[in-house]
Amino acid sequence: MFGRIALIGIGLIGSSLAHVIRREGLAGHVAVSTRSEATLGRARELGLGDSYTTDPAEAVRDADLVIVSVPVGASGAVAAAISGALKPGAIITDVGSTKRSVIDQMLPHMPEGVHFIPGHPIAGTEYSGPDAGFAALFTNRWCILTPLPETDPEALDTLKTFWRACGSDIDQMDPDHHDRVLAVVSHLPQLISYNIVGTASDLETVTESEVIKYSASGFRDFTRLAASDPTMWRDVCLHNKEAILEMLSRFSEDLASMQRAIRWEDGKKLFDLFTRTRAIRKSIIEAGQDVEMPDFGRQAARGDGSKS
Ligand SMILES: NC(=O)c1ccc[n+]([C@@H]2O[C@H](COP(=O)([O-])OP(=O)(O)OC[C@H]3O[C@@H](n4cnc5c(N)ncnc54)[C@H](O)[C@@H]3O)[C@@H](O)[C@H]2O)c1
Ligand SMILES: O=C(O)C(=O)C[C@]1(C(=O)O)C=C[C@@H](O)C=C1
Repeated sequence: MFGRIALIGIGLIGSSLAHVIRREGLAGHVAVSTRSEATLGRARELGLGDSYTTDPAEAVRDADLVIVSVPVGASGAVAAAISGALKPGAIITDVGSTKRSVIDQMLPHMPEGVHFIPGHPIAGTEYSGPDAGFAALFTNRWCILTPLPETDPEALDTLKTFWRACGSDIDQMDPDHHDRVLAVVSHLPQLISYNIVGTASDLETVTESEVIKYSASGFRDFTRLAASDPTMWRDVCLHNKEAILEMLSRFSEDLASMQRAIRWEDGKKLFDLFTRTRAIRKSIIEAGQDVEMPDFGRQAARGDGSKS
């Protein structure tokens, strides 16, 4: 599909892209660039690309597709560094979890004649770094593109074809709408997880060793998200501030209402809510966004459980 692809940032997302690009034969040459020598060295050991450099401008020279996969707060600095070396006609995209802030940071550095099309694969894990990537990460996951009004339709089609070749389904969205949707489906759950794990570790009446010993309960599902990369999530919070604050405020209101229902023993209210949320889980499974297996399939994976 492309003569040369430049991957700027080679953590979970960058390295997963490297694997799928190789598997699908999507580029003649993959140039890998990242900030630290240590990460770059590890990417080289893993054979993720064809050339390696800590200078992002060197990586993007002659590239037909540039994919920026760095924490969202670093997007502006990366755009400034590559700006002068971009090839006319190149497609520049990103994978950042927030979109308005990335556009505000990167767009001013984009020279005439290149195609800047922001994007976000809704696919990830709690692991980070170049060892974390795998080719199947994007399979059957959504990738949201947030093209700008002036985006060239042909370049947009090319980027869509690329993501489809990576296994993704494509949706298009306005960047501000993207940030509100992701604030509720991704950023809020993450913050609830950080908060609940923090609360449990601060308790005085229950010891930390008891929390860990009996964690194979509801708590465990929050700890997976709470183990995610602190830099990435700090940046998401700071760069989607308004939408996150709005969702947190809605969440706090609803939590207070639940607190009140428990205090006044309003069983009907609790039962109705729990029935509604159970139906949402069912819809998620029907939409193919998760598997219909007890405990997310963990017991089956250990070989001691079945679907029924
Ligand atoms: N992890 C997820 O679940 C997930 C999913 C979708 C999108 N994203 C987004 O993808 C991006 C990358 O996330 P990740 O999970 O791959 O993170 P990661 O921590 O695994 O990797 C980040 C990479 O960026 C590099 N980097 C950091 N600052 C840099 C800079 N200033 N210049 C050049 N390189 C720099 C790091 O060395 C590393 O190679 C983030 O914007 C994140 O919001 C993450
Ligand atoms: O499953 C996870 O570990 C994730 O949180 C991945 C997840 C998500 O919320 O779905 C996290 C942030 C991204 O921007 C995209 C994907």
